[in-house]
Amino acid sequence: MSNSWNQLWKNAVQSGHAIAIWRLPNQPNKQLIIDETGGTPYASMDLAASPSGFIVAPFEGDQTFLLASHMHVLPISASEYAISDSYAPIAADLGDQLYFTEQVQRSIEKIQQGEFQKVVLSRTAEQLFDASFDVLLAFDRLCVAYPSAFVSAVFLPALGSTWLCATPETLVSQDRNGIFSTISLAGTQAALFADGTRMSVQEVRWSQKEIEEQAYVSRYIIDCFKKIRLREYIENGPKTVLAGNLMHLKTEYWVDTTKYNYPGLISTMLELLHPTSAVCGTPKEAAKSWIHAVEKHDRSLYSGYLGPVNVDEETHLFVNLRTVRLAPFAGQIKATYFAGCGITEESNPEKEWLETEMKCQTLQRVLSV
Ligand SMILES: C=C(O[C@H]1C=CC=C(C(=O)O)[C@@H]1O)C(=O)O
Repeated sequence: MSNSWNQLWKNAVQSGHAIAIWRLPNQPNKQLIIDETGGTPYASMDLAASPSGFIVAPFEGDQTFLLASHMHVLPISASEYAISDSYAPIAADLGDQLYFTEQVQRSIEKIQQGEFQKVVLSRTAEQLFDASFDVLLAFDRLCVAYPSAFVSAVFLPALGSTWLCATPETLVSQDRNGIFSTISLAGTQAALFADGTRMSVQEVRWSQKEIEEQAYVSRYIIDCFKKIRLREYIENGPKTVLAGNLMHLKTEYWVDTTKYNYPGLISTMLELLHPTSAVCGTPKEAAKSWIHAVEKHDRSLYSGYLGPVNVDEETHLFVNLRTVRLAPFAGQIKATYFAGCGITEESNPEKEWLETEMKCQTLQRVLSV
């Protein structure tokens, strides 16, 4: 990574400017944007009319930021880093584990009582790094370790923190030919056998629980299409996909907005979809109330969305998963990893805990070496 880029990052953080760098899935180039105003609170969901920039939105609330003015988009070619697998996973906090597994059990009971069908509960794990922690080096390593993920680093002065993510989940996207796409992603398994060898997607077997968990998300997307009477979508899946150290079930949806004359589809779908059943639950409002009742942490940007808007005539917004918040803490940097899991009637609390452990490790294994 070039020194000038490092300098731009340091200057932006010190001067209270907002800054984001990102790398789209399977792309060689990385891009950078600086907003010297610190980012504009963004209310309008008319993405087509939005200036070219980068949007960052939380799980809920109105603190959505658009990084737009004073923009520089710099394509920067990829670097090479060897990613080693030798890292020390964060030791599980037994109190956290007990609390989380109890809440999963209570969620299963609520589902059995018919209060909702699926809920996504999340947790955090913390780690301290030296004050010299290099965000851009971590970003670069994530790009190398997870070529098919959307990788980004964002500093927002209003939050006083930097967020790094390597997410596998597109929320909404529209390319320069007017092709809209979204995905349904849920169901999780380790991508490694117990002896550490990598599994192929063909070797993965899914249980009824995971198939159902993912089907809730697909049904939710199709219900959103139905609400706006859109029938002209193409559906492909579910298929097994590799996402870093994990496998998921994924179904893709496309709409040709030019051919079928849906110019505002991306904004409408963004408003209908977020937060999807992959990060909240079904039905949405009942699941959200349960999340509020049970989760002790503020999700903040975790399970919100972020990505470039109208950059090179394209918009790509991703769900902020496999994410970590980095903030100064007593002369060091505190890393807070966020991870959640979809709970259905068939869930097993211990397995759900282990799933959140594996999700936290997606970033931790790259940041800790
Ligand atoms: C909520 C998360 O993942 C979602 C996306 C894929 C698989 C998921 C699952 O199997 O539970 C979740 O729905 C997370 O990574 O924190």
